[in-house]
Amino acid sequence: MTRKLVHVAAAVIEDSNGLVFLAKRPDDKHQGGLWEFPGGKVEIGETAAEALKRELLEEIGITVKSAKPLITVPYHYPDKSVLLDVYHVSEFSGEAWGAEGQQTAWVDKKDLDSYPFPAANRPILNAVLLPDVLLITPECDSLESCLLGIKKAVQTNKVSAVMLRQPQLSDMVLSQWFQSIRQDRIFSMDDGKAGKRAPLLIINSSLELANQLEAPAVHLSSSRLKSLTSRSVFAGRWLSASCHNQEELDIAAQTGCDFVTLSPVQKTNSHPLASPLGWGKAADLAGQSPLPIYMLGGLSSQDREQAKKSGAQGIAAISALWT
Ligand SMILES: Nc1nc2c([nH]c(=O)n2[C@@H]2O[C@H](COP(=O)(O)OP(=O)(O)OP(=O)(O)O)[C@@H](O)[C@H]2O)c(=O)[nH]1
Ligand SMILES: [Mg+2]
Repeated sequence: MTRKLVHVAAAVIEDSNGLVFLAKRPDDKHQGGLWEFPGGKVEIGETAAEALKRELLEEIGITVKSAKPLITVPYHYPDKSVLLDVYHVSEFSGEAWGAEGQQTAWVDKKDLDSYPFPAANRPILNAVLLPDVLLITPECDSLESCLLGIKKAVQTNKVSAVMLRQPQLSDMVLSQWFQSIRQDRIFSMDDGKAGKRAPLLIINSSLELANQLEAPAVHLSSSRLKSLTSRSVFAGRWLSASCHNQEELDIAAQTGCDFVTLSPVQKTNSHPLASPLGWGKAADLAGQSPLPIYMLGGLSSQDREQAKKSGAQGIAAISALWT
């Protein structure tokens, strides 16, 4: 089935306290009665950014000062196919309100899950909660050096998601390392500062091991992704996977992954034989996937903006984030 995608511009509007603005869709509209990120259809002759500006003024009375691309989500409802072009808006003037009579709310990010949204919105909610830089640990000689490196990265590089990847270890030793690292103070809940959340600790392992450890997040290699039969065995927790091409991205979306890495974008010392996708191909692939994507391979924090312009959530890196 190839049905024309209805191009929609929508905004995750965030105020200075980190609250996000939602509106309720009128009952008589498509996906009526559910909550939404304000926005609407891109009209002929308009760019998505122009449509966003117009819709936000019409629907909620604010003037957008700057809008940054967050995620694009192609989604097929039984009765309609949409391409949601979602921006992050934190600079605007005016006071947001329901200018079309719709119910509205400013919501804490951690409470977003309790609002019913259209099914297409799942990846947007994930994109809102995930950071834009993901550290993948290099292979470490000892638990001590691994933990020290993680702490340094979190403190100096403002990394707030860490993937523990130690393919040289047995499952038994990996479990011990994971449990020690998880217990460290940097992974315990907030340190008292407003809005500061503990970094997300992701284990790169089998799903079975992640389940045994009750890990909050697991990252699967592409071969593990391909043999995954059901998302529900890891229900309620973060599931991600390594992808290198369209086929793997499709599998990740179909199986219900929350996000993925896409690699290698550039030439990288950790996988010297892999031929890089380059930004153009990586952006093409990102545009067709509904999921938040971390670009990976020869990248550093400086590539964050380029990655976002290419439709990604941000970047993942090993050496560039490890001091
Ligand atoms: N604005 C918005 N639309 C969404 C979201 N999620 C989602 O699936 N959609 C779908 O995207 C389409 C957006 O259309 P819309 O109804 O907002 O369009 P509009 O403002 O131009 O309204 P109109 O049709 O009354 O002119 C709808 O089919 C809606 O169900 C969301 O978070 N925000
Ligand atoms: Mg609308």
